[in-house]
Amino acid sequence: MERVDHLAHERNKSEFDVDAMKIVWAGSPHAFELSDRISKLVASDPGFRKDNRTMLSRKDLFKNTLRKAAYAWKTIVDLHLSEEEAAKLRFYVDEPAYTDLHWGMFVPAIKGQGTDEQQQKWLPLAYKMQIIGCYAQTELGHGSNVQGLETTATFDPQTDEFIIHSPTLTSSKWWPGGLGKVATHAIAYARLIVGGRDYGVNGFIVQLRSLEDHSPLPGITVGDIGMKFGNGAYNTMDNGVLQFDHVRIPRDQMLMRVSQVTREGKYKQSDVPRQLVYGTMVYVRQTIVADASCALSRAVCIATRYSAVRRQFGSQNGGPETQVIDYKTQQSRLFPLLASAYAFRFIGEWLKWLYTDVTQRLQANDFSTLPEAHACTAGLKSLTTTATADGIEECRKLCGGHGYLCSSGLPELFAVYVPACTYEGDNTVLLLQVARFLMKTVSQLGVKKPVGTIGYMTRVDHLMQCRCGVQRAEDWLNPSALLEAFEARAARMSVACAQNLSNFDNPEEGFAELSADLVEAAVAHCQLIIVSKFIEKLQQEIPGKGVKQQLEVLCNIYTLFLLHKHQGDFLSTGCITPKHASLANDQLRSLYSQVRPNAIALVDAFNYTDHFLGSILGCYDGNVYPKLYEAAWEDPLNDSVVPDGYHQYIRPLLKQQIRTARL
Ligand SMILES: Cc1cc2nc3c(=O)[nH]c(=O)nc-3n(C[C@H](O)[C@H](O)[C@H](O)COP(=O)(O)OP(=O)(O)OC[C@H]3O[C@@H](n4cnc5c(N)ncnc54)[C@H](O)[C@@H]3O)c2cc1C
Repeated sequence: MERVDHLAHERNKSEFDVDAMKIVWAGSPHAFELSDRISKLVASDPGFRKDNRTMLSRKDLFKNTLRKAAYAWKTIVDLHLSEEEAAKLRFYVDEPAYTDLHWGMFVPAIKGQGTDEQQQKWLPLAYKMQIIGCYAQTELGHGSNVQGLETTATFDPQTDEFIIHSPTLTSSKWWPGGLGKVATHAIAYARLIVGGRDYGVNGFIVQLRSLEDHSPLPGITVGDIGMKFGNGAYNTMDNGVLQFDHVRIPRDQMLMRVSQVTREGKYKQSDVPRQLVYGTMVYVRQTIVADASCALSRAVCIATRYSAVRRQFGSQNGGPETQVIDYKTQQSRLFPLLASAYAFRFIGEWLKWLYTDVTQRLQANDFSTLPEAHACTAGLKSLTTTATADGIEECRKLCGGHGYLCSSGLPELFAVYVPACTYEGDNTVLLLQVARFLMKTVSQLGVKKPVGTIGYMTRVDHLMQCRCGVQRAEDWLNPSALLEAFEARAARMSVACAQNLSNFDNPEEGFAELSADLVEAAVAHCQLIIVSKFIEKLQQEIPGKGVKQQLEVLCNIYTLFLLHKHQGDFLSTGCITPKHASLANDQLRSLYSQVRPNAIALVDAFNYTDHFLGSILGCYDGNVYPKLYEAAWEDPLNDSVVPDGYHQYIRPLLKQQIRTARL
């Protein structure tokens, strides 16, 4: 049967080269070819068919995940996929699984914190999946406060071993993904005790389960922590609990790149500074920011396509009703999210560059940019994941009632995504770290030159006084005007916090008291980073008819939307006047009209297969209603006309009603 494209008229309206935009979104022609090929491979292979996960019991759900992960591994081996292709395949299989932690945390931790010998020993085993690893840092009693971890690793010089022990209930490891049922090994974080002295928290490679029969090794108590938010969703993952009862491991299983314990029981700090672990953090957080752009773009793709399909009100002379995407309210909620998806994509791309830069500097023993890189990645992780979680929920509402159906794909996307605001650092705790960095920068102005993303502070005197020069709405399209407004806001908020802090005799007391304001200053700084990197991206040559123009529109929407949303900050710091705010809003409205004809093409540029989107509302051809109708009949409740339980629970009630009502 010929496939009818119900969104063809929308696609015909677009004013730019969609294929060229696909390459910009992917990052390069190579990245596009890779994503396109692997996503189609996954979509066309019945082995990767998406199950209706919300309908499965926890056990079946988990078993299915094991099957799919094994099938993915078999495909990778059979097709001799490269490391890059394998990572893409796992990405498009799109199911939270133990492999995420094995590849995403266990392997990078060994690479970042292991010595050369440790890497040579453990990485080949991990690469071939002869061992399966997890990352066991968080405990029942402590997550954010890593220095508060209680698990101990005590060196025994007699046997040249560490004794790993959980001294209390609250020291039980709690949350690590893959730990509950699958992992054979963990990188466990524990307090290093040598000669009775506590040297703080360090990582250790600990075997948990037998490689023969998978049973827990002596001294190991391990299991799953139970059902999590939402049916299906993240419940494919075996987040686990783990207790150690005096478990012995050889000394060389302490990750020793940064600090070592010698055979004689001497603790040694290596030449490599402690900040080296920041390199791994930058890597992991960069992948989280990339995931944010992916999750948000999926939700936006669904909401945009459905908004073009859905019609409500406004029929004239018996004609069709208005497409909901034409309502200004819909546009003012949807298009900033579309612009954010692109903004996060580009900031993710820039973070990839930053990681390479940091790695090269570390290799050359240059640690000067590390604090800035650490603050920047912490803040961007926080900002992008919060905006994405909120954005997915907004997309659900933008789809009206049908957005609440699991077949819209949005409830599951939200449930899977939302813990990103918590794992790899609670978002508020991360912003407080950024705020500390900002306060330190302000206190050292004139002594130490701010670099990189905080470089704007070198012009703090100007930024404290500058006046916005915007006179007409179009003036807000000038990147310099936008940048200066965001820089002035960020600088003024940081300086105000620093001044307020100086009123406290005890700086820590002051920091605690002002923490809510400090978080807002950190948000202003991080938003400036995203805005400035988007503007920088547009200063490059971007091929393809109309592509750059569309990206300029999106960049302006992203920036002016933030200005509108946070106009309280901009006004109270005196960076703009109410007149400027009103002109910015006028300009924003006009930009929405420019996006409208291109909206469908802009989400097509994400190049997501229907398989990956997993949403009837977001399907490429817009044929939503027949698909929704068909899907309803696949629900297990509809497998019989009279439901199970009818004779037990409904019939007796009805009988009673019939008797009393004398029907
Ligand atoms: C789905 C999921 C997967 C995970 N996977 C792993 C894993 O594989 N390995 C692993 O080790 N861990 C994992 N975790 C644990 C995760 O890293 C922690 O939950 C996270 O670091 C937050 O710590 P917490 O739970 O202790 O939160 P808490 O720190 O207890 O946060 C509770 C509240 O207190 C606030 N708060 C805390 N400290 C401060 C402060 N100083 N100032 C102001 N407010 C504060 C927070 O903002 C938050 O609102 C996972 C968690 C989830 C949800």
